[in-house]
Amino acid sequence: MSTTVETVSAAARTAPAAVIVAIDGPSGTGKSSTSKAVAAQLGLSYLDTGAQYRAITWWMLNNGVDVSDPSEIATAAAKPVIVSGTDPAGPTITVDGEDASGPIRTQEVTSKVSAVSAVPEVRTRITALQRSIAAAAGGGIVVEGRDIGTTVLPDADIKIFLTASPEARAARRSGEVKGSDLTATREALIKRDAADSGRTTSPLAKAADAVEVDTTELTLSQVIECVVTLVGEKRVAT
Ligand SMILES: Nc1ncnc2c1ncn2[C@@H]1O[C@H](COP(=O)(O)OP(=O)(O)OP(=O)(O)O)[C@@H](O)[C@H]1O
Ligand SMILES: Nc1ccn([C@H]2C[C@H](O)[C@@H](COP(=O)(O)O)O2)c(=O)n1
Repeated sequence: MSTTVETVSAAARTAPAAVIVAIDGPSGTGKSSTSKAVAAQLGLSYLDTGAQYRAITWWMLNNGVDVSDPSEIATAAAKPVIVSGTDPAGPTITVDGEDASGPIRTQEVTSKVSAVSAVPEVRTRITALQRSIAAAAGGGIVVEGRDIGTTVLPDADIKIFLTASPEARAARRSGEVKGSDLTATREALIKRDAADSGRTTSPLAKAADAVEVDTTELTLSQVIECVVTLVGEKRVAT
């Protein structure tokens, strides 16, 4: 009996405490790449909340919902079953049991996701899902999105807000697609950020207690190192 207690106490002394990391910022600032790498390095789970908003948008487009009508979106918001896998080495997302990881990245979904994610009934549903996933991640989790530090997990242990110039973000995104138009990519990013920042419910915003990291002049490795260091400092301090 005493051996068990001592073993548990020793484990509690050596295992790092579960940590909740919130990473927010506009599109193309490096949230997904950074969050996945930080989670993998620190042995944490990883949640891409943008993928969930994309998934519900994809389902609506496939199920005849008029996504220009907020009341139709609100009525349908509770219907799809969205399941997120949180392994940073291979995050997954399914909708009604179907793998949605590819289709949610199409241009059609990207152009409609801001309108769908602005509807309060959608946000209430997806926020509850995100909180339940974070609560179930026993060893800690990195959650990335637009409103994680402000709304979804306001008590997160550490909050990071990534930024980068529109030019840097457009260049990064254009680099992913051969032959893409840099100016059009930049305009599309700016338009989506304006919609995400301007909505009434839970807009894209930096939490008052978030650390802002401007990634414009940093390599991805430098950003990852910076965030790993910030999380480490926080763990030592608490
Ligand atoms: N610091 C960096 N320097 C250069 N390229 C980067 C940097 N950070 C990310 N990238 C690249 O930029 C692209 C966008 O990154 P990522 O998808 O992580 O951004 P994001 O903020 O999650 O975007 P979104 O919100 O639109 O999903 C990727 O191709 C990624 O490899
Ligand atoms: N916490 C979040 C995450 C994402 N969204 C919306 C707004 C984005 O334009 C869209 C897609 O996100 P991405 O895949 O580009 O990260 O989803 C949001 O409203 N709140």
